[in-house]
Amino acid sequence: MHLHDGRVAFNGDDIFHDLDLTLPANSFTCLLGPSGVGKSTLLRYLAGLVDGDANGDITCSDAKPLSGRVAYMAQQDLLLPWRTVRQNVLLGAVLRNQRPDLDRADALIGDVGLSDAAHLRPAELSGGMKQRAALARTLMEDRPVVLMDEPFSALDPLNRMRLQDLAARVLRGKTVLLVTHDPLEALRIGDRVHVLRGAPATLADAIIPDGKIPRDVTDPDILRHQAELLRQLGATPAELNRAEGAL
Ligand SMILES: Nc1ncnc2c1ncn2[C@@H]1O[C@H](COP(=O)(O)OP(=O)(O)OP(=O)(O)O)[C@@H](O)[C@H]1O
Repeated sequence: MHLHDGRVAFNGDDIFHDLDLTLPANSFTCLLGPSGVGKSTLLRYLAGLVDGDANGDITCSDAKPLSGRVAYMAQQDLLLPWRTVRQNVLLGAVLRNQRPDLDRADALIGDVGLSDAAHLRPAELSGGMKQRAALARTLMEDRPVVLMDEPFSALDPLNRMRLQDLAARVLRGKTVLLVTHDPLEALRIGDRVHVLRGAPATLADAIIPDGKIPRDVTDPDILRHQAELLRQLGATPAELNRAEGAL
């Protein structure tokens, strides 16, 4: 999928313009950037959900239109409060009047560790449980393009690692763009990692780490990439030294 000359403005201010981004088919791209730079806006723009002044060309390598082929997981979980976890996971199929694949739904609910909570409604869940339910719903959609906005941000470190692995496994073969604030998360599961920075925002060239996913984040090459990402994110030499010392 290729975005050419993308532009979004709110109230006359460009968040980005002339933005080009290629998401190669069958690959997992991660997007980092300082808070407020426009990462969610870019994701929402690609999902066709931006409510500002937006233009640009989005083309797919198979020349088919993008509409109807995108699964989008927002920063807010957007679970329907009156439906249980299981009913939320099945929502897409129900809305499309399709027979839902109950076994797949239950397997995914199990994979995200919510089998015992499948009958609960969102108000009865913790923030991390809601995020896991939203992830299961996104993975259930089985769309060729998957856009996820900080999907693991509310999780404890162990669940975060488990669900990174799950997402990397279930989404293999799809075109994925994942927004995160964590350079090591991006380097653990991303085929390509971009930093969005500045105002209007621009994209730095992708970092393409070697090695099989999920990668070992103690690997010296990964730590070298982390330092480069922190530098692109605006870390000073002293902050880079401190980050290295903390590892
Ligand atoms: N609907 C909107 N109307 C007006 N301004 C908006 C709207 N949505 C986003 N913005 C502005 O666009 C800018 C980028 O916001 P965005 O949410 O894309 O940033 P982000 O990089 O995802 O931030 P974070 O990492 O904190 O989630 C911000 O200045 C925000 O205030």
